[in-house]
Amino acid sequence: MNDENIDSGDSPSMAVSPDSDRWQIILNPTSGTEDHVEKVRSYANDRGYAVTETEQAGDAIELGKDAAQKGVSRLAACGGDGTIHQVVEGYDEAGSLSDVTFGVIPAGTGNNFAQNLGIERIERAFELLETGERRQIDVGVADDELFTNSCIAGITAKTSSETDSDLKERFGTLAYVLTGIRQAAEFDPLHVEIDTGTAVSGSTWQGEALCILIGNARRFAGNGGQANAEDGLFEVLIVEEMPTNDLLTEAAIQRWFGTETEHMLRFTSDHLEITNQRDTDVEFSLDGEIRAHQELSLHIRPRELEIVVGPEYSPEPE
Ligand SMILES: Nc1ncnc2c1ncn2[C@@H]1O[C@H](COP(=O)(O)OP(=O)(O)OP(=O)(O)O)[C@@H](O)[C@H]1O
Repeated sequence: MNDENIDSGDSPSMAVSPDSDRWQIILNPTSGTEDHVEKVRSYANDRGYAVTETEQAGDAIELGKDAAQKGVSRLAACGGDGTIHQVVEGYDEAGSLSDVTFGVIPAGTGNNFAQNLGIERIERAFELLETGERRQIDVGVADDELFTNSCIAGITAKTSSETDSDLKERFGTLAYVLTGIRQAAEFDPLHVEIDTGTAVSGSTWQGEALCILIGNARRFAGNGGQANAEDGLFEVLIVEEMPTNDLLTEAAIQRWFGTETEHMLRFTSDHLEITNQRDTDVEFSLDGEIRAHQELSLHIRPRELEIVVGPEYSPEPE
């Protein structure tokens, strides 16, 4: 890990500021188009913030832990959804989320979480670190792993992990649609049971699903459908198996226009148990990080994460 202000000792670690109000930034130099590093270092330098770069995949978890152990109280993640995911996860593993204010500097490919917080650009993110409103948002937990934005299984998880980053950069969301359409025809549906426990009465869903989207702060569709990140609930969308032609039409309608359709089941819950009824693992995308589980238990830690938001952020999006 490349630290501009490394402590003496064998293992590289995050610099500790003598001023606990100073922001510490964990920077992924490989996220997005990889052209943000100089800009971020320069903005940080102007403001006296410390920057630590990751050197390999997974480093942001270690740096998040390191920050917690050092008692860092203002910690920003610079990268995409995966970097934010790892920093929050690492901090929580080694410390308490209640001790820290988090910031997000968007430098990823999709930047879904940053967008949901109303933070669109690097420059703006730096302004907001000083002046932005702080909100307490929910954090999702999938088995033992935290997620801030979403947990997805099925076609969309495959799509987001397999969409070529060049394509993502050139065509944005259209790239996901193109990749999704390519995959839809050959996708073997998930045979799952989804149980919401006691939180919602009588709620077990069993069947063949093309995708399961569990949103904490995720925008499910272009025009609305964003989950409320402060209500202590997941917003769940199950897209049932259907003929490919219907799928393409319905997925497009749902995802891009936000309209309900026949094969889409939508509800909220603070707890979910997902079981694959086949003897295999299912791939889940936790904020874009891919994990395999045959069973997954999800719950919410309500309003545990203090985070800086932009003026466009709405706790109750339309
Ligand atoms: N120095 C590094 N070298 C290689 N991989 C890294 C490094 N630092 C972080 N990573 C990995 O990069 C992956 C992707 O990061 P991230 O999600 O932040 O960016 P992105 O995929 O471009 O953006 P988004 O998820 O918003 O589309 C993470 O899984 C992380 O482990």
